[in-house]
Amino acid sequence: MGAYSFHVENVQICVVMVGLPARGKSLIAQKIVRYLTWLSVKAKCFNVGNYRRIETAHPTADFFDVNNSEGERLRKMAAEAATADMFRWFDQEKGVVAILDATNTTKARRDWVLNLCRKRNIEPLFVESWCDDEDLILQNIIDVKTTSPDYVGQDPEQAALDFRNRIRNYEKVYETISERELTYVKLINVGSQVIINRIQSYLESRIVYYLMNLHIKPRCIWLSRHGESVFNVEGKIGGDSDLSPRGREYARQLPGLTKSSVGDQPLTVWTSTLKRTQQTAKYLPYRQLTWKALDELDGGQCDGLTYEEIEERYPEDFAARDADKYEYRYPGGESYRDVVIRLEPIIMELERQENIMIVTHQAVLRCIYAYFMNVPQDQSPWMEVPLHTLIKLEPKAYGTEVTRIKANIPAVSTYREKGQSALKK
Ligand SMILES: O=P(O)(O)OC[C@H]1O[C@@](CO)(OP(=O)(O)O)[C@@H](O)[C@@H]1O
Repeated sequence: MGAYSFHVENVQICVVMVGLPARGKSLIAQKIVRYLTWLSVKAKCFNVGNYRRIETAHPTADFFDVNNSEGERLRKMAAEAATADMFRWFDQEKGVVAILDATNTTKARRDWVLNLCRKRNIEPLFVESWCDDEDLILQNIIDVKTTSPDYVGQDPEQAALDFRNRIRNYEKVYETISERELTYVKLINVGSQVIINRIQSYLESRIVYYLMNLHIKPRCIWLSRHGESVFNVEGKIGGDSDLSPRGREYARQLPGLTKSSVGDQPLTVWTSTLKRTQQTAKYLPYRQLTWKALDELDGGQCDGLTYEEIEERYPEDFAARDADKYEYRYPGGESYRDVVIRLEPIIMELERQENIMIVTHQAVLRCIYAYFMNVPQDQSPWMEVPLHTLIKLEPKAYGTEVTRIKANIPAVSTYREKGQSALKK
């Protein structure tokens, strides 16, 4: 099977995070891992803090004072343990992109990482998050002190105070990246200014492009399948049929349902080029855009057939799809992997935008949802996404929150379980 891979070169990259505490480094690191994993690029984050916590679970700010030699020693040990694991992962598990999530705020520390990478032929890409926006920092401090394992069970006020002192200790030695020979991206107040230097490989440039599109303004994404279609009622896949009467009722109710969740905020609606999504979005009083990339997974020679007919006519294909639904490509059509690759520009644009509603199809919705919710490839094609249900995704600092809003309009189920024959016995 000619599976297209996003990773075309034989490079291994170490993304080295740089920046003071509470600058969103871990969030950025996790987003890079999620994005690359979604594109089937093997990526993993190595958080030095987790290694440091093995020895020192609840340090106070003094631990991070440069004059505290015991603190320095333990912090260096943690960095050594994290990088050792990281290089083992590159070697033994053929990892492609590792993220070294630590402050790396001094030139000396960066030189150390740089040399380790060079010895092993790993490309270091430094990503600095530089931020002087007090509101952003404050928000981050609140998030960190409420979620960090360093402060579990502690008084929040006390934790915030200690955390501020920790930041002060780092500020004393912080040197922003100015090394001209380094490959780096400097993100200034996430999304407002980006400085890039000496980007080399294709994969690096993709990571940089992704980082350039990120913003952290609060916003939501709403996902909906089109209303029930005539083909859905007949159990046929693909095609370009109209909505059924119940599907049309969903279209009529969708503006009210949307308003109840979106309120008066601005919204843009994206649909596919197929009639059933456009008929569904018809009454939504917002700006609308049509994307070919949002069209349903192409069923190729099976387009217009029912699952039962497919199983009868092409039993081997039916079984092959069941065995590996993500990779299986319909003859003359697409696989889930193909859909993910064509959705990549949609994800990039979604990162750039604020409130967006996407009215699309079962397979496409599964792929988009998998990106936000980090769903593994062996599960994403099997997720249940019922008709006549609006899904709200709310990206937060530590994951995405999901709310499902059901319209009270019955619809057929287009769900078929793994291993379940479509043939009537
Ligand atoms: O990958 P599976 O589970 O077959 O789901 C995709 C199928 O969902 C369907 C409905 O059965 O989507 P849609 O309702 O958007 O038309 C088919 O067109 C499409 O082939």
